[in-house]
Amino acid sequence: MAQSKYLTGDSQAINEFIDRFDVFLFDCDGVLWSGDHVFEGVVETLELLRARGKKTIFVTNNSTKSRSQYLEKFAALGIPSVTEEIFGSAYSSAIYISKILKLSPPKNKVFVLGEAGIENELRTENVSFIGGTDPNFRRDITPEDFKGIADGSLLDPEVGCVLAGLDFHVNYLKLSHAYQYLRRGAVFLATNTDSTFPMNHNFFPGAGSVSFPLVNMTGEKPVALGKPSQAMMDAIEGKFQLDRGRTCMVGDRLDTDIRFGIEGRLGGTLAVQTGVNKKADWEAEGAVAVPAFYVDKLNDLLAAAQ
Ligand SMILES: O=C(O)COP(=O)(O)O
Ligand SMILES: [Mg+2]
Repeated sequence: MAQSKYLTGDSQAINEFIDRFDVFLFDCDGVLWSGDHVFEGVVETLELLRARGKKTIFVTNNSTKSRSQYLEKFAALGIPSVTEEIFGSAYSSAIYISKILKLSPPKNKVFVLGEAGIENELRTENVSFIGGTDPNFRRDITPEDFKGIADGSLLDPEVGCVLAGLDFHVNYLKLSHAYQYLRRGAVFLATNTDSTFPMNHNFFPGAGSVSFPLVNMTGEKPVALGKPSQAMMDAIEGKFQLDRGRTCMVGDRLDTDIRFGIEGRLGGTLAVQTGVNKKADWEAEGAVAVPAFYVDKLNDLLAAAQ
């Protein structure tokens, strides 16, 4: 079984680790913060890497915020960044729909299960959509809804795609609309399929648990545009002209972040234990991915400066 090298407390190993890479792709939830609680020493760690000429790119599966909304969060949490460094699954999905999928009229509208982050990125890419944060969908289903969804009179004939992400207001009405669009042949996409979402040092339903009812009903899995999708890695490589061998993925989830780095043939992966997965998970028989390196928490890298 592949071994993972523990770096915490070993300043020489940490310096050698940092020197192997020019670019660090950072996952956000569970690595930089839990909700709005930034982990200790994250800002200083990013500053240390940048002072050594390393490029830092933030790659998040959380589609509830657009890049500009994330920039506001970074600023509010005291993490210096620029929009260009932020690559979220809402952005990745909007680019995929506008540049790769290229929905053709009259079925070029997207039904969104998700929050404003997806809507804002679709708008930026001039992709029309319905659903999302529309208050008309945040209510109980009525007998008129059952009738109108069943006979199609309440469905939008221009919808050709269902895009599912983390939706804090998912309900029976939205799932009923999304299911009917899929039955009518709409393309099934997901910003990401994370099963759980790390928040306030605990776990909540993730985007994958929002879209799973549709998987269960259709027997079809969505094309996921977040990690570990290599469509996202290819987009990042293209945008930043990465040398994959000199790039490291830093994450807290084996099945998204570490898989993303390994399958993307990056020079290395670093797992932190402040989010979803711990050492026992990648040492378990049949682990989905094994990080090349690991630390207890991101600011353990500050030992490099000692
Ligand atoms: O939104 C999620 O479930 C996880 O987001 P992350 O990729 O920043 O950890
Ligand atoms: Mg994470």
